[in-house]
Amino acid sequence: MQGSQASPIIVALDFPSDQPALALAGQLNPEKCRLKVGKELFTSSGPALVRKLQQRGFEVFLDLKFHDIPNTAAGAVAAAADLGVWMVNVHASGGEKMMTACRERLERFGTDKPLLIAVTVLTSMTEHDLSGIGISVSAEEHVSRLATLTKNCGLDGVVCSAQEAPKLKVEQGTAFQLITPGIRPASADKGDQQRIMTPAAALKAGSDYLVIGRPITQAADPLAALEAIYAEVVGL
Ligand SMILES: O=c1ccn([C@@H]2O[C@H](COP(=O)(O)O)[C@@H](O)[C@H]2O)c(=O)[nH]1
Repeated sequence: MQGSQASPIIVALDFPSDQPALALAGQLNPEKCRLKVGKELFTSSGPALVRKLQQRGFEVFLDLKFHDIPNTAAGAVAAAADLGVWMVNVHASGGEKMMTACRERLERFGTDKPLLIAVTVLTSMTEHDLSGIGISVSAEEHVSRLATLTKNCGLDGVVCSAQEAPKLKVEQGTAFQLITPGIRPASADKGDQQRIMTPAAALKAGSDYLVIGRPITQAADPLAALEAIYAEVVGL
């Protein structure tokens, strides 16, 4: 495979403005990673920043985790498709009607439609956090339930922890894409992430894509950090 098609790495550009994001993108190789634009950067810098990253050769995952009434969420994913992003997401807890509306709205984009995935249980959450919002099953069990709902709505995959990947690959099949944040090289700080795994272990567990932010973006040498992770995972 050529280009970023060969790399499972998605670098999370969590920055407050476009200057540091573009400066970092300028150091990274689009053949070795895709980029993720999330709520902080999109709120400050918007579609113009996404277009600049695309012009530099990067495929963009627009991580805005839409969660709204079906018509509003469907309009939002269609706007993301107009922007030409590679992947866009919603919250699975938005439910069947919302996810189905989003999938159906993207049909008009034909082969140009982005991958549509759904967030299950945030990787920063523990079972204690779930219990605080009234969910009394394990994180793994709740992720499984939401993944089943997501697949039944015809979406392409889910955001989950790599810890849940082995179970999901058995339950949902190998074509159902698993996008896993909470990736931490052995030496990296955990920060606010809870359900974590190293890059190599995550791929072996069944992750299709590894979302990695601070271990690369906050490294003294981000390019070296990306190269080290790339060397760890490519060829596994
Ligand atoms: O469950 C989720 C869903 C999304 N994220 C996002 O991924 C990155 C992770 O960044 P790190 O710096 O590597 O922790 C970040 O943009 C989150 O918004 C997630 O972590 N967990």
